[in-house]
Formats: sequence, structure tokens, C-alpha cells
Amino acid sequence: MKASIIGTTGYGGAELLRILNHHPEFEIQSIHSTKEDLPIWHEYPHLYKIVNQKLQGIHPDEIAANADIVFLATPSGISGQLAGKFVDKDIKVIDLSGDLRIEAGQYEKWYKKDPVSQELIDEAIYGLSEWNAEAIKGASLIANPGCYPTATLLSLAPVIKENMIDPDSIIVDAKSGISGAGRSPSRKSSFSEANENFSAYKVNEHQHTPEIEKQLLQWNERIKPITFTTQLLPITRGIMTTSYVKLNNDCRTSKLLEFYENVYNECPFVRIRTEKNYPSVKEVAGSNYCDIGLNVDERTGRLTIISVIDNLMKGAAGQAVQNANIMFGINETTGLDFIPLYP
Ligand SMILES: NC(=O)C1=CN([C@@H]2O[C@H](COP(=O)(O)OP(=O)(O)OC[C@H]3O[C@@H](n4cnc5c(N)ncnc54)[C@H](OP(=O)(O)O)[C@@H]3O)[C@@H](O)[C@H]2O)C=CC1
Ligand SMILES: CC(=O)N[C@@H](CCC(=O)OP(=O)(O)O)C(=O)O
Repeated sequence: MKASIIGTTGYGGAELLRILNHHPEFEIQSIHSTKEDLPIWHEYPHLYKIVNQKLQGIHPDEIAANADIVFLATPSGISGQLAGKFVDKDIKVIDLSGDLRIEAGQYEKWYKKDPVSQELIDEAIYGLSEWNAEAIKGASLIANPGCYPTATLLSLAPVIKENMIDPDSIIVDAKSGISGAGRSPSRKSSFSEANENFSAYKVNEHQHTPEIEKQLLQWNERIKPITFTTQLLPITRGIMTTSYVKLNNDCRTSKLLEFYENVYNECPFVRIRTEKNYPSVKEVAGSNYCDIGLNVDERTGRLTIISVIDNLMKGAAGQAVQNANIMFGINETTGLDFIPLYP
């Protein structure tokens, strides 16, 4: 199969290149950016003598005529417009941005940008691979989940779906490495302000809040609005979400771990940790794993769930390729079976 990438000069695009360059079933057909006619290694010298392709301009008809799938690793606001140019063409599309994940009205409110048409949003299948594989199989347009929602949703799904918690009790404390903000320089991501610092941002107004709530409500209609706080960690890659929920019934940590293990036993990229063996972001760096650890506080009846991913992998490019594998009927781990980079 032939794959094209738009937004290849960004971090998500570069991560797609890293995966697809070794993928046994996908060949990189073309790479695109607003910067044309430039070898990609000019932008990314680490690709020198590995990927020699030149960046090309963005011409949807030409891309659709030559590739089987196109990945849109472009900013929100741009991606949705591009997706609209591919929908009636014979090509599968995976959009890494937030443009197609939530309803148009919600998008306008949380992203503070003009949405694409509700019709286009309705066409997109939400690409949370572990929970939506059946729909992904038949899809031609995927809204790839956000990085924070991926870590949060995988960790909450089992207790939400089984109605095991107070639906009004969900608090998610989330932290991300700086590559989550993309490659464009900003004050927030500058070394002198991010290094040895730790700060909260977009408190109660993060654009991933409605995306998380939408999926939780599809699993359990009793769910109430969540509290979701995002923080910037002075590391390059990695997301940790720590979720706090009130359990409806007494339950021991060991029993809940057994339950989670059973829920995810057919999911190669979700690793449920053993008791007191909590995951850290470095243990999944460079890989497509989501590692989950949990503990029940028997004094308060609250459950703490810790979930880690690499934001550029399971949080973006890795999950996008996992979805592409599912769409083309290939084993979902193909091209993604790396051991995390440790230490
Ligand atoms: N970074 C992360 O961890 C995650 C990112 N995402 C989402 O994935 C997408 C890509 O993110 P990321 O790689 O971090 O972003 P970057 O800012 O690093 O890259 C954005 C890319 O889009 C291209 N671009 C910018 N403006 C336009 C335009 N007008 N038309 C076409 N291309 C354009 C840029 O290239 P050029 O200027 O050369 O054209 C660049 O290649 C975003 O929607 C982001 O929200 C999702 C999950 C996690
Ligand atoms: C660290 C950091 O700044 N992360 C970004 C992640 C943005 C993102 O992935 O954008 P989508 O909304 O298109 O998913 C943020 O919190 O806004």
C-alpha cells in the first residue's frame, strides 16, 4: 500500500515517517508541506541518507490518484479543510488533528475556530483503536484521537463501561511533554521557560475536555462533566494522566487489576501493570504502548488510575498507523512492534 503524509515537517509527520519507513506493508509514496521541493533532511538532518524524498506541494487530486492512504498531520483548522478535499476520492484519510472528533458547535466553543461541516464530522470514525476496531475496519475517514484523550479514555473505559463508579466523580490530572505542543517555537515551549519548570495551562478550558466527555457518554450515558487539568512537563515526549474516581462498591486493588487485565487481554498495546508497579513515561517512550497502573484507597473508596503513553506515538502517529493497519486488514501491531527506548 502507498501512503502520503501531509504536514511532514511537523513532529507528528516526522514520527509517521519514522514508523512508515520500516513498515513492511506501507511504502511512503509522497511527503507534503507548504515548503516545496526541499529534501526532508533539510528540515530534519536526522533523516539524512535514510529518507531522501523531497517535500511536495499539497495537491489533493494528485495525492489521491497515487496513494491508498493519506495522513493529515496538520494543525487544527487546516486539517478539516484538507479532509474535505479527499472525502469523495478513492483514498483513505486519517486526520491527526481535533477537527473531526467533536460536534461542530462544541468545536467552535472549545477550539475557538470555525468548524468544518457537521456532515463531514459525522462521516469520520473516532480512531480509538482498542475500542472502535470494528468501525475503523470499514472506515475511509478517521478522526485520530487526541493525545490526552487516548491516555485518559484507555484508563477509564473498563470502570465506566461497567458502571462501577459515581458518574459525577471523575477528575483527570494530566501532564504532557513539550513535543505535544508541536514544532513551532513558542514562549511556552522555549528552553528557558520550560526547563526545570512545571506549569498548569488551559485549566477547565482545554479543547480535549469535550472529546473525552463525548466518548465517556457513549460508553455510559450517566457520566457528568469531568474536571480535567493539563500541565506541561519539562521533558520531550510522554503523557501521564492520573484519574481519580469514586467507586460504587468496595473493591480490592488486586481484583480490579485482574478485571482490567481481562478487559485488555486481546489488546497488544495496552499493558496492565501488576500491583504497586506503577508506570512511568520513559517506560513507553518511542513505542505505541499505553501502560496502566491503579490503586484503590480503601479509606476513601476512591480509585486512582495512572496511564502513560508517548504523545507522538500512541497519542498521534503510532495510533494513526495502528488504525491504518486495522483499515487495511493487517495485524494491528505491524510496523509498530518496537521495544520502548529506555533509559
Ligand atoms: N504533537 C503531538 O503530540 C500531537 C499532535 N496532534 C495533532 O497532530 C497535528 C500535527 O501536530 P504536530 O506535528 O505536533 O504539529 P507541528 O506544528 O509540529 O506541525 C504542523 C505541520 O503542519 C504543516 N502546516 C502548517 N500550516 C499549514 C497549512 N496552512 N497548510 C498545510 N500544512 C501546514 C507544517 O508544515 P509547513 O509549515 O512546513 O507546511 C507542519 O508540517 C496537529 O493537528 C496536532 O494537534 C495530535 C496528537 C498529539
Ligand atoms: C503540550 C501541549 O501543548 N499539548 C497540546 C496538544 C494539542 C493537540 O494535540 O491538539 P489537538 O487538539 O488537535 O488534538 C495542547 O495541550 O493543546
